[in-house]
Amino acid sequence: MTTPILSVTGLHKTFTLHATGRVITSLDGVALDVGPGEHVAVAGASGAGKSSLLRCVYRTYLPDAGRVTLRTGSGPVELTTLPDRQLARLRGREIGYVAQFLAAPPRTGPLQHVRTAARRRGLEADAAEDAAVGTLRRLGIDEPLWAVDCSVLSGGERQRVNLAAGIVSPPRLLLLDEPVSALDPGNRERALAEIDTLARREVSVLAVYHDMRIIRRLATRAVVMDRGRVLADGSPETILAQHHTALEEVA
Ligand SMILES: Nc1ncnc2c1ncn2[C@@H]1O[C@H](COP(=O)(O)OP(=O)(O)OP(=O)(O)O)[C@@H](O)[C@H]1O
Repeated sequence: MTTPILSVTGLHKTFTLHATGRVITSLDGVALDVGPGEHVAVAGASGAGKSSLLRCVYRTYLPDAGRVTLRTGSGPVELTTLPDRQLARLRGREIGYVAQFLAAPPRTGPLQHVRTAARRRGLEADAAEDAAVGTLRRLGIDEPLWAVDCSVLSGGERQRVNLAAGIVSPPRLLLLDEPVSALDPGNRERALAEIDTLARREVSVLAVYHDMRIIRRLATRAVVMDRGRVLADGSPETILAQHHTALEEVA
């Protein structure tokens, strides 16, 4: 078997609610691999731990236990214990994360936001500008919006700007959390077509989707999560056939 780009083993994450002291387990021993060029879709009911998994991989959340190993261009790196400065460097060419919501700095327009992402991935200024313009155009963000403050954009526009920043000059591993959930059919189709090109660019993807049609169309493997655990992991056809009812109910 080819060496995975990402290996997750024994991942645990709990939260203690300060008001009540109640402990919530969001990840309960998750193990998962993503191979080179694979597009692994994560499905499951609300609260199953899908976003927590992505956040622990990107280390927005620090897991309580477990290992997250990323195979970078210069060898394997253990992300859970990596010093912050080295982690910040990896969050350019090696690993990217498209969260559910756009978090652009104040007074930043779409072009600036996407251009900055391209610069972080190592593109020179002119190339970053070209890449940002091309990506925004392909995702249907028209020129009059490029300098508008991101905070005034519609929900769907914000989601496309967020996706544009994630896929512009994409990293080796891209984490996508429900990247098209707020889009109308036309823009959704554009966005899915862009996500589909990632495989041809040898980008590995770990993505959360609620829509089974998207999993059928894009994923090379599917994982079902339930109450912080991986319930099933296999080919999308097999997984969707076996878990069809449960997954369609939560879609
Ligand atoms: N920062 C946090 N503080 C407290 N609890 C949290 C936090 N983040 C996640 N949780 C809890 O962990 C559990 C898993 O949440 P998570 O967001 O990972 O689920 P999900 O499968 O992505 O759900 P959805 O499909 O609704 O986005 C939930 O019970 C959630 O309330």
